[in-house]
Order: sequence, then C-alpha cells, then structure tokens
Amino acid sequence: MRVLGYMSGTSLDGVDAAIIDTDGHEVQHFGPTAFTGFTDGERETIARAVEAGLRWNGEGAEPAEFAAGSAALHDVHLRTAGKLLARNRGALDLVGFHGQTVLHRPERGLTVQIGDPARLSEDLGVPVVAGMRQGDMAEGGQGAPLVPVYHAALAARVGGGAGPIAFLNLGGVANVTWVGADGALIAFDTGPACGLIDSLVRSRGAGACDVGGALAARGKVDMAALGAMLDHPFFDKRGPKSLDRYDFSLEHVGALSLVDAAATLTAFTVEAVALAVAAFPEPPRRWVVCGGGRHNATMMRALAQRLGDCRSADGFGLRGDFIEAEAMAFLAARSRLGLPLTFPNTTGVARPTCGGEVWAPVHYV
Ligand SMILES: Nc1ncnc2c1ncn2[C@@H]1O[C@H](COP(=O)(O)OP(=O)(O)OP(=O)(O)O)[C@@H](O)[C@H]1O
Ligand SMILES: CC(=O)N[C@H]1[C@@H]2OC[C@@H](O2)[C@@H](O)[C@@H]1O[C@H](C)C(=O)O
Repeated sequence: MRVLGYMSGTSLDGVDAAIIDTDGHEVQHFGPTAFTGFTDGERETIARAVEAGLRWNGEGAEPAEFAAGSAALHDVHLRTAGKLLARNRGALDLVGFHGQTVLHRPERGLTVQIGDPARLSEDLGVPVVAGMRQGDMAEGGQGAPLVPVYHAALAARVGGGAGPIAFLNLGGVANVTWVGADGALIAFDTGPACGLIDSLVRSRGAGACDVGGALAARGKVDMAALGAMLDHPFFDKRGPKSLDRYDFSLEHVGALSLVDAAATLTAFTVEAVALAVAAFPEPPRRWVVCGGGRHNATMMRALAQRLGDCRSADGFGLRGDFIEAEAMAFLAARSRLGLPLTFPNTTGVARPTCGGEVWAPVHYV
C-alpha cells in the first residue's frame, strides 16, 4: 500500500507528512516528505484549542475553540498534501491521520485529538484512518506511545549486531522504545523532551526554541531545581505510562536566569531518559534518536555522556524528522489489515490490539 502519514506533534510547530510503501510489516519504499509550519495565526488558534482543552479537562460540553482549531489544522493538512502530491503522482491508497492532541488523561481513559478526518478524506479522495489512540484506551491501554511497532520495523536497519537497541523520540515529550534482540518491545513516555524548553524560551521572549542548545550550553544546571523536578510522581510509576504535554511546569526554574533554566531543563530531559534504563531487561547497546530534539547539540552531548552509543537516526539512513509521520502511515496500513497496533508492554493494553477508524469519501468504492 502507498500510504501518506500525518503527524502534528505536541510542540505545535506544524504538520509533518511522509509517504511510504508498506505491507504493514516492513517499509518497501520511503517516499517523499513535507513539513508545513503553522502561520502565527494558525498556531494561536490551535494553541487556544489546547488551552481550552486543558481548562475543559474532559468535563462538560466540548470547548467551542476545538472547531476553529480543527478548521485551521485541516487547511495545513491540505496544503501539505498539495506539496507532496504535486511531487508524487503515484496514487495513494490510504492516509493515516493523527490530529492535534488537546488533552491526554490516560488514567481516566481519555485522549482527545482535534482535526477532521471525514473532511480530509473527502478533500483528498482517499480513505483516512484516524482515532488510533482510542481503540487502545478502550482495551485499558494508555493510548500512547503508538510508534513502537514502527520502531520495531525499523530496528533491522540500525541493528548492526546482536543485542537490544532503543529508539528515543525527542519531541515536545520524549518516548522510548526498547527493542530486544528477539524483537521484544518495551515502550513508554520518559518525561519532557523540548516542550518545557520551548515554553521557557517563549516566556522569556527569546524565540521559539533553544536553537542548537546554545542557551543551555552557556548555563549551569541548578541541582536543587533538577532534584525537585525529578521528584514528580510520574517517575515513581512503572511503565507503560504516558504524558500530557502540560504535565510538567516551569515553576522550579522560574527564578533562574534564562541560560541556567535552559541548562537545568535540558538536564531534566536527559536524566528522565536515563531513569528509563532501569525498566529494561538489559541496557540498550545503541540509542537511535529521532524528533526535533536531536538538533539540540547540548542535549545530544549530554545524552551520549549518560547513555553511551547515542546517535541521530539520520546516521542510519532514516529521516529523523519524519519518523512519527511515517509511523502514522504504517499504523494506518496495519489498521486496515487488522494487525495489532499496540501491545501490553507498549501501552499497557490488555492484549495486542488493533485500532483506528476509517473515513472513506462517499464516492469511494
Ligand atoms: N535546531 C533546533 N535546535 C534545538 N531544538 C530544536 C531544533 N529544531 C527543532 N527543535 C526542537 O524540536 C521540537 C519539535 O520536535 P518534533 O517536531 O519532533 O516534536 P513534535 O512531533 O511536535 O512533538 P511530540 O513528538 O511530542 O508529539 C521543538 O520543540 C524544538 O524545541
Ligand atoms: C497523547 C500524545 O499525543 N502523545 C504524544 C506525545 O509526543 C511524544 C509522546 O508524547 C508520545 O506518547 C505521543 O506521540 C507519539 C506519536 C506516539 O504516540 O508514539
């Protein structure tokens, strides 16, 4: 199947898209990719939906802001498809659509993504698989992370010898997938990645993110603040476990200078990843890093110091900025084939579980 996967992640930077050819087990061909950044207006509209989602907290009627957020997202998804399909005339069989998470409360079986898969299917003329977190939650899972089964499919490409490897995604939130030498999977969210750092940098009027980790490189880690952040109850929980992007706050670094706060938050991300190792039967022999955080050289240096062999996915011929989008395509294909998306050791779901709901354009036969 030729499948277009879309992801708009928690960092609210825009929409990633990638086309892959897949049979739901392996990737036969990596097709083109595209990213469309949100305009300032779109970002504000979508951020308002996220803020409204947090206030709403799943109680009472859905906030009115969701509709405007969905409409803005839809436009960005269509623009992104325009770029991809103009360059790629081969027919698409399917689309995998994530949408924008506006609330994630796994302890209450609630995960909410805005977006309009029905309209997307109409406008693209292709069936769209969406709602892939909900099937997992209905069976008692966390609804996240979803990408581990895709990481497993990529593992052979980065293996290079015996022993377990780990994929680490550094987006707004960080998640890890441990792939054993026999293909066993263990996965969970580890803690924040870049989301808190972005919030810090924005709140101090210093841009949208710590580009290259330049701020953190000039700062000093505040051990008291780091200790206080690592005291969060999330780190006492055993996995599988998952996070809402806003589960952590800036309160412990509020009094620090910008560079010291950036250094401390960067250390927080790294230490939270290091804590994950205790959950694995053996330490990974190699860490493969995906997501925008791998552009943060200070974070990458600290991770390598803490974890050992820890490198960007790009060094293995993978597209580190598009792995989540590719994963949405891969999961959509698996959903159509009735194959499981999530597993007891990746989301805590009761049994390997398929999921996703398909939206077909009315003229589609
Ligand atoms: N050049 C750069 N230097 C430092 N950080 C960067 C750079 N480019 C991107 N980032 C960071 O990468 C993050 C975005 O990564 P990515 O697009 O993988 O996240 P996401 O998919 O939105 O989030 P999630 O994976 O949590 O859903 C931003 O939060 C930003 O801080
Ligand atoms: C609820 C939600 O949207 N979670 C995201 C977020 O961003 C990273 C991490 O937290 C991960 O659990 C998940 O995204 C990826 C695509 C996943 O489900 O695997």
